[in-house]
Amino acid sequence: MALVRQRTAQGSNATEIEKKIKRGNALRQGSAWRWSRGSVALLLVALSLCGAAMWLYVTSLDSEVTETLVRGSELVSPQPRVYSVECSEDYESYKRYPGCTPQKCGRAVTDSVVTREEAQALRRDVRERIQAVIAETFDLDPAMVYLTKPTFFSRINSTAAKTQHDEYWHPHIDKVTYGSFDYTSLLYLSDYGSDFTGGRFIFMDQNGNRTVEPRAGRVSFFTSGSENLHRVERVTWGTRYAITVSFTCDPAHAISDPTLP
Ligand SMILES: O=C(O)CCC(=O)C(=O)O
Ligand SMILES: [Fe+2]
Repeated sequence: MALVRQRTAQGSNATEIEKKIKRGNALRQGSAWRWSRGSVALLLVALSLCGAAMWLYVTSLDSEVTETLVRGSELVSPQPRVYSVECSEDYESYKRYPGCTPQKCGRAVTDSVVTREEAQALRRDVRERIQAVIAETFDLDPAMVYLTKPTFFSRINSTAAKTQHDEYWHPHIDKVTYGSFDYTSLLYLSDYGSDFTGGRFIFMDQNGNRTVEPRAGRVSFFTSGSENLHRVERVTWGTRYAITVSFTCDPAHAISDPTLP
């Protein structure tokens, strides 16, 4: 009897042990599964962080912007936002025209001169309105400011440049590049960020790069001397439309209204 009991006891001990082993295995399997799920989640988080860091790096590569003067998402209205800069000496090598030659230099942006709808429809009187806001901002006699050439429509995408003129991304001074310019204005017809990426306008100041983000209907204007050295970031995606409307103080360089499409 005693022997039988012992055997039974030994038998039940064995089942207990088996159960424990099974439970242990199940626990180990469970924790291995949890561990692998955890590491997959961690890997995904790390990958998305890497992706975000790379995106930030790539978007910052081209411009090294140190300050955004006007964000694409902002609305500058009703008054232009004006940033004054000291006038360069560039104008001294040209004939001075009182009431026009820049004495007050700077750059300014407004979203209230042209509405988004008008920008898309391109009304003919846009030029007069831009001329009026330039004259008002820089204390000029509007009758002394003349439209000059080149005043042009630009369409930029990420395809390779065919001629040197297509290389819009080089830093330049409009007065040096175009000669007759005293005031440059840009009317943007598409939105940075949603219609295209890259393509921000950059003022390259000695102490940093300041950008104006294009937005349909936005007019950005500035005195054309070396106080406003600038460039356009390369467009990385989409199509960027803008019109450069330029003004001169020299009646000899005046042109009549271009026919806008
Ligand atoms: O399209 C722009 O934002 C600037 C173009 C420009 O710099 C120019 O036309 O001289
Ligand atoms: Fe320019």
